[in-house]
Amino acid sequence: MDLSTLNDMQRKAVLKTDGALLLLAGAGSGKTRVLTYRIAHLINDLEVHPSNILAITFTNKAANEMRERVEGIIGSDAQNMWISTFHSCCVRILRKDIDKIGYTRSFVIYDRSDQMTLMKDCIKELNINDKMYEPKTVLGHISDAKDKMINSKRFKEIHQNDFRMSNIAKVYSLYQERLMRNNALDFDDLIMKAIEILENNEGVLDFYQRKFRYIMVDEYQDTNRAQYKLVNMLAKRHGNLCVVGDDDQSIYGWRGADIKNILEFEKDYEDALVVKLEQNYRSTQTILDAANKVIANNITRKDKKLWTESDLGDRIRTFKSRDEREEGDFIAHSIKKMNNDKGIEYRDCAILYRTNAQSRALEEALIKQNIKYKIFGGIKFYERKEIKDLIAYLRIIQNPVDDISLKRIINVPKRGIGLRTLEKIEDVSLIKKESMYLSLYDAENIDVSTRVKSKLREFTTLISALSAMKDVYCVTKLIEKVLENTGYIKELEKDDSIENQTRIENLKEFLSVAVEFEKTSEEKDLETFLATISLISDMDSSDEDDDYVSLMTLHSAKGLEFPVVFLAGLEEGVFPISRALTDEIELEEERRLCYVGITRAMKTLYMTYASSRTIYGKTNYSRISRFIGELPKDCLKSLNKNEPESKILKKQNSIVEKYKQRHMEKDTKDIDNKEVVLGAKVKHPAFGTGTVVAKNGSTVSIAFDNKGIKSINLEYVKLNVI
Ligand SMILES: Nc1ncnc2c1ncn2[C@@H]1O[C@H](COP(=O)(O)OP(=O)(O)OP(=O)(O)O)[C@@H](O)[C@H]1O
Ligand SMILES: [Mg+2]
Repeated sequence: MDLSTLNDMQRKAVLKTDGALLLLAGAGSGKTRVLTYRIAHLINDLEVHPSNILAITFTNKAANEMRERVEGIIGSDAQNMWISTFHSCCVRILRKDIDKIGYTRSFVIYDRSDQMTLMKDCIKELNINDKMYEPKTVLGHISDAKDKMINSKRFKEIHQNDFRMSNIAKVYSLYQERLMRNNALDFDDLIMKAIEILENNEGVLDFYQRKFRYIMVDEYQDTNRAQYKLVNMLAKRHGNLCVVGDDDQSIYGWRGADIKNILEFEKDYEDALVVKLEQNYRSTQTILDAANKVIANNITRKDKKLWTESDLGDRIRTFKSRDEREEGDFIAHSIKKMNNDKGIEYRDCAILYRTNAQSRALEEALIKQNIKYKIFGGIKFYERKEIKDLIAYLRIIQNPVDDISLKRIINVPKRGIGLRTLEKIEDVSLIKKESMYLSLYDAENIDVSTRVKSKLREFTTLISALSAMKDVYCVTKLIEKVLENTGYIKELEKDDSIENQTRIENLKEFLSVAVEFEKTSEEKDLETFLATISLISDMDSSDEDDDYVSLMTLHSAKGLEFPVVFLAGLEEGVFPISRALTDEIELEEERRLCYVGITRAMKTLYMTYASSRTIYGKTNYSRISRFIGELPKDCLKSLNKNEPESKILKKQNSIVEKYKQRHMEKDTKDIDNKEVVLGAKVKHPAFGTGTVVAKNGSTVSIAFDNKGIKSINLEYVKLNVI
């Protein structure tokens, strides 16, 4: 095994395979690389069987990357190895032995919305006031308890003198009972139940303790008590445990991650070797300086040195936009330009943001520029169920013969038209060779009960009423009517789970799409709207090509690296998130998150912020994030006119930017002009819309719809391609 591509300290950590090892080091110093080489060294040089190794990472993406990296070194032998997240590791343990704690192996895992539903039932059943005991809050307490491995019995004992908490204890206990009756586990149970099995079944524990001769945990700073305990138990027999982490990147405090785990490790494993790495191999000097400077503002941290041999590199570009749409356009244009001019591939670029809600404006901008992208840890906007449902309604209204859309929504929300009925309608439509919707008008001929017949009639009345509205109302208004009259929103409001709240927010976001369409499109009818949308959503579900821009939240970006990184939404109240503005501890966690974000970048880093941001139809004006203010001034380059770095912060209070910076406009023009090709439909600021009929260098001839043919020089006029 060639270890010559490691530095001395890294090699030391790779070779120290027996006993305990704590590798503590800053971002990009090669911690994960050490783990990967360690695994390869164990298998290749020490002939350890891959099945004797357990490696734990924080996200599935990180697990896949590690597996790929190991495969790159040792080939397909890596397949037998458990490289997984805590959760998937526990699921494997549970699938094998969960019958030992009263479940069966076919157990299901409840997601957040299932949990909420169950929790509401429990609260109702116990007849306690759900205003005082909000399902979400109660679930939060239970989840905390589970992270600390406190079961419902213990929970009750601990809180016996506290009226409110002992009520929560009752809910906790009923909730667990119900989960068990449904043969279901929630996410936090996965770890807790795995521990329970191991604790109470010596045979099982013995099996895994023997099996896992070598255990490694990446991103150790983000483990909680339960996870620490699990690792500890499994490693007990052989004691070959290697954990790696960086206290500056601890970003899951809100999920019970406990920095004490690092301190305790040195106590639990007295002879642990502690290795520190100080050379960063990932980023340019400028990016590293910026990261170091930002994190130095945190008071509660161990000071660390991190240096690099890399060049200074480019300065960090900041860009202030008017709103989130301009921010998206700027990012998309910049990516396109780098792609055109410098051959930087889409896969080299990542856009990171604080909350999932920020992604839509970014997605739209990328779609407009025809840039492929992939969202990690979230579903693309147009692939979301609620958005697809709504579009299906609009399609049926526009085009009643669309059987596919009809099938999608005829019973959404539930209106008592089941699958059997649907089959019967389909039969009739096949015989009569007409669309299913038309067949519905013949409800008498469909072999269903009178009750169902009247349901079918209600449905056709609903759709035909909405169809009539489409000629009267604008698209936005029509969508509002659809959401209201179909009872779609009402149905979601019935159960106010987090999922449903998100769904409602997404539907409101869709209204913003319609508003935008009406603002920009010449034809404003439903048909054109649907055509526009289907182009977007079609592109959205693009093929399996792997050259795409990565979009994800900062939390999901941990451990990853990209040559070009955009950190978007650097605004007070967005990042740092609003609740951190008044809470020092939260603020420090946000700052660590910023450190994580900055250190994802290898060569080029952009930080963007918007003067105003509309999310869920609400517009907020915000100031530039303090994190930009904390960066060294000589590392920054503002891409806004009249905004040298030193002035950026002074202008924190200026809310609406007067006009777009000129060279940004030039960028836009360069790109747009490339699209002003023969046959393109364009819009001229004075002459309106027209079609390009000839092009000679930067001069084009355009046949305007109302002004005849004119010659336009693209260097002086900005045309919008439509
Ligand atoms: N000795 C080395 N020689 C050359 N490249 C290295 C060396 N060590 C690490 N690298 C490279 O530096 C980059 C960062 O390494 P790695 O991802 O392992 O860092 P990390 O400490 O795990 O970072 P993070 O804290 O962000 O998870 C990778 O591209 C890796 O291949
Ligand atoms: Mg790493």
